[in-house]
Amino acid sequence: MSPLSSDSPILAAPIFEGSEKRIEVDFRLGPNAPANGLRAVPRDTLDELMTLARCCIVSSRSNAQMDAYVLSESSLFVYPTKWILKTCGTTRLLNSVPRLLEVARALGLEPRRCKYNRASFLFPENQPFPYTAFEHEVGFLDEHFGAMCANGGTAFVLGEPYQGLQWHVYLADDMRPLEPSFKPTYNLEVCMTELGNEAAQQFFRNERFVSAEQTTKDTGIAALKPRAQIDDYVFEPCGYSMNGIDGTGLITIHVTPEAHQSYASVEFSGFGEDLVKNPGELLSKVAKIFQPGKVSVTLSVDKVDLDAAAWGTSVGAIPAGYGLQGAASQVSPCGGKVAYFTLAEKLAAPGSPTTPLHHAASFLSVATSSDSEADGNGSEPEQEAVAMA
Ligand SMILES: C[S@@+](CC[C@H](N)C(=O)[O-])C[C@H]1O[C@@H](n2cnc3c(N)ncnc32)[C@H](O)[C@@H]1O
Repeated sequence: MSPLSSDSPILAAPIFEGSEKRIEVDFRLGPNAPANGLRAVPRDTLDELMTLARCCIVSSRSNAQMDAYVLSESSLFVYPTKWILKTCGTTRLLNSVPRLLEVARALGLEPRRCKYNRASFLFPENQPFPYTAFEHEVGFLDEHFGAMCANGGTAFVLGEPYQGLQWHVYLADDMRPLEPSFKPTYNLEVCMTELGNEAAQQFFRNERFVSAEQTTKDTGIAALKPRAQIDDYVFEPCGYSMNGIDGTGLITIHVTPEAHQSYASVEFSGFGEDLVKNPGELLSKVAKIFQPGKVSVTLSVDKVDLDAAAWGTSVGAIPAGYGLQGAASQVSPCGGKVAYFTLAEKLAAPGSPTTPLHHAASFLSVATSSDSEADGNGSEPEQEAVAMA
C-alpha cells in the first residue's frame, strides 16, 4: 500500500494558521453616549460579534481602563472608545465589522480611526475570501471606513517577499482635532516562526504541564510586564494564549507550537513612548523565550506629534545570534508611523560544533503569499529604507 493512498494509516497533520488579523477601531463619544462607551456593550452582544468572526470568548479580565478577553482564536480588548480584535486561524474577523459599527452607533459612538494589520499568512491557500488577497480586505475596509477621510483609507505592505513575513496595513482616520488630553500610544508587535523545539514544548499539555499560570511564569512571559494582571490559557493538546493588562497598556501573546506550523506573536499596545525607547531589550527577552528562526518586528505610533523622520529608525540592539534582514517604514497620510524590521537567526560558521538548525521546517508558503499579495492594494506607497541598526 502506498503511504499516500487514501486508505493509508498516515494522517496528514491538521493545519492551524497562527498569523493573526487585527483590527483597531477608535470612536468618538457622542453627547448621549454612556461614559463607559463601548464597555456598555452587553456580553451577549459581544458573543454575537465573536460568533460573526467565527471565534468565542474563553475568559476575561478587567481593570479601570478596559475589558480584556481571551478568545478561542486570540484576543479582544474593549476600552470606552477603542475596540481591538485580533483573531487567527481561518476566522472571519471582518464579518463582525458592520454589526460592531451598528452597535456602537446605537450607543452614540462614531468611528474616527480604523487600523487593520496583519503579517503574511503561513498558509494563505487556506484562508477564506476576502483574506485571499490584501486588496480584497482593503476593499471591504474602505467600504466601511473609507468615507471617514477625504481621500479614503490608505494601505501599504512593508517588508520584502524573500526576507520573512510581510506586514500589511490599512489606515483610515477622519483627521478631525482630538481632545487636548489625547496622548499618542505606541505598539510593538513581534511575529515569530520556526520556534525552537525545546521552547515550543513549553506550550504543550505534556507530562511537565502543571497549569497555565506556571507556564506563564516558567517561560519568562510573566517577567515581560511584571505589573500586568494576567489571564492565560493552555489549549489541549497544545497552544497558548494570554492577555496581560496594566493601566491602558496591554500585552498579548499567542503560540502555535506544533513543529510543522510553529508560530508565536507577542504584542505590547497602548503604552507610552517609553515602550519603544529601547525595543531591543524587550526583543531579546522575547527571542530567548521562543528561540525563533525568523522574527518580524513592527513599531507603530497612532499619531505623530514628534519627529516622524527620526522616530522608529532603529529596532535597537539586535538579540544575540540574530541578524537584521530588512527594514522599512511608512509615515501615513492618516497620521502615525509604522516601522518594520525582519530578523533571522544567524547560521553557524562551517565546522562549528553548534548549529542553529534546531527548528523543524514550518515556514512553508510565504513566497506564495507574498507573490499574491505584495502589490495587491493598488497603491504605491513610498517606503523609506531605514537604518540597519
Ligand atoms: C492558542 S491558539 C493561538 C493562535 C495564535 N494566533 C498564534 O500565535 O499562533 C492556536 C494554538 O492552539 C491550538 N488549539 C488547540 N485547541 C484549539 C481550539 N479549540 N481553538 C484554537 N486553537 C486551538 C492550535 O492547534 C494552535 O497550536
